[in-house]
Amino acid sequence: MGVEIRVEGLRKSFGRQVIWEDVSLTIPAGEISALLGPSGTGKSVFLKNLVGLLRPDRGHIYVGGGDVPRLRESDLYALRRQFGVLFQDGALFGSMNLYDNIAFPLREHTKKGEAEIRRIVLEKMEMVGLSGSERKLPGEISGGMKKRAGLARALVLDPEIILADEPDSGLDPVRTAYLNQLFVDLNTRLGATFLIVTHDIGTARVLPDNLGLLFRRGLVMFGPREMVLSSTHPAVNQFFNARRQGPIGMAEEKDLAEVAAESAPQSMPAPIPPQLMPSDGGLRPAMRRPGEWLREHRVTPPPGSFIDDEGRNWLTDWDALAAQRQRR
Ligand SMILES: Nc1ncnc2c1ncn2[C@@H]1O[C@H](COP(=O)(O)OP(=O)(O)OP(=O)(O)O)[C@@H](O)[C@H]1O
Repeated sequence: MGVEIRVEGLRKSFGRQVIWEDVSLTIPAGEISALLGPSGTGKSVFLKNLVGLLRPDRGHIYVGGGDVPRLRESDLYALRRQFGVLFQDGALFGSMNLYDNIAFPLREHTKKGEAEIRRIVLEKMEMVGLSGSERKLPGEISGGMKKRAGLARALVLDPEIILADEPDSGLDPVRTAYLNQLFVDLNTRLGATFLIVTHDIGTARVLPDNLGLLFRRGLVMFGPREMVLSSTHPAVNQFFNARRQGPIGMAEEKDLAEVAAESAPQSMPAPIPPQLMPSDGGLRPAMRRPGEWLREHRVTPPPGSFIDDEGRNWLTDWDALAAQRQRR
């Protein structure tokens, strides 16, 4: 039911370019986490370190007992089978139809027969809503379908951990909403650990259990969604509320004089929206009670938080809402 990833003191550079100095965080098992940050802060590099495609200068990445940077090539191969990775463009082979693309990891990494492969491929295609598109070539389908095909391929080896690098890039808002719902439903069904890199603030605000921000060669914050979205930390507040005022500038970092000269005072965090729920009407095992982190830490939510589209307040109406969903 999902595997925890524990990162300690990670540093990565390319020549004289330091990407980050000292990244430490624990990505909880079975939960959905999202990692954000301005362009070039090393989000993709971070994912590649997790699966051992890049090696850090120093630090540890503990996954299921092993320390990824210190694994031998053969152990790394076994470790990678625990991961399902969705690359930015879906990384599909253009000359293969969707069926063969999705079957590829099974043919490469297992000794399963074609009947078994067929069962798995059709099951995963059904999960991501691609039934009937088996014979289509990647060039014949939309961007959203490519992402879903890439996701189906990432799922065929039943991974404990799913990494997705900007799965929503280039998608329209409606397709992004469908993809986010798919992540919620897959997490409910599979219980795998999800780490999603995204630039989409809308996604970051409603999808994950945990949020992180990379900036200034480090991890500024990582923790429960409620902690990050209620934070008044200047960079966190600026980024997750998509504001111009704050330390993040066009070329990554503003200088101090520029920040001091800003006329607008720092604003309050925006209301925290309710989290996405599974579409089958049930509850997600990893989901925490709304407002739990805020209450535990005596933080007052920004006004208007946790009100859903139907006008219900999840802080006051949660027991009734949860009971209703549990009865289904
Ligand atoms: N293999 C590599 N060799 C040298 N430099 C690299 C390599 N991979 C990444 N970089 C550099 O590391 C920095 C971070 O890159 P990365 O792609 O991780 O950023 P990112 O945060 O994912 O950006 P974006 O949001 O724009 O996708 C960039 O400056 C990039 O040029």
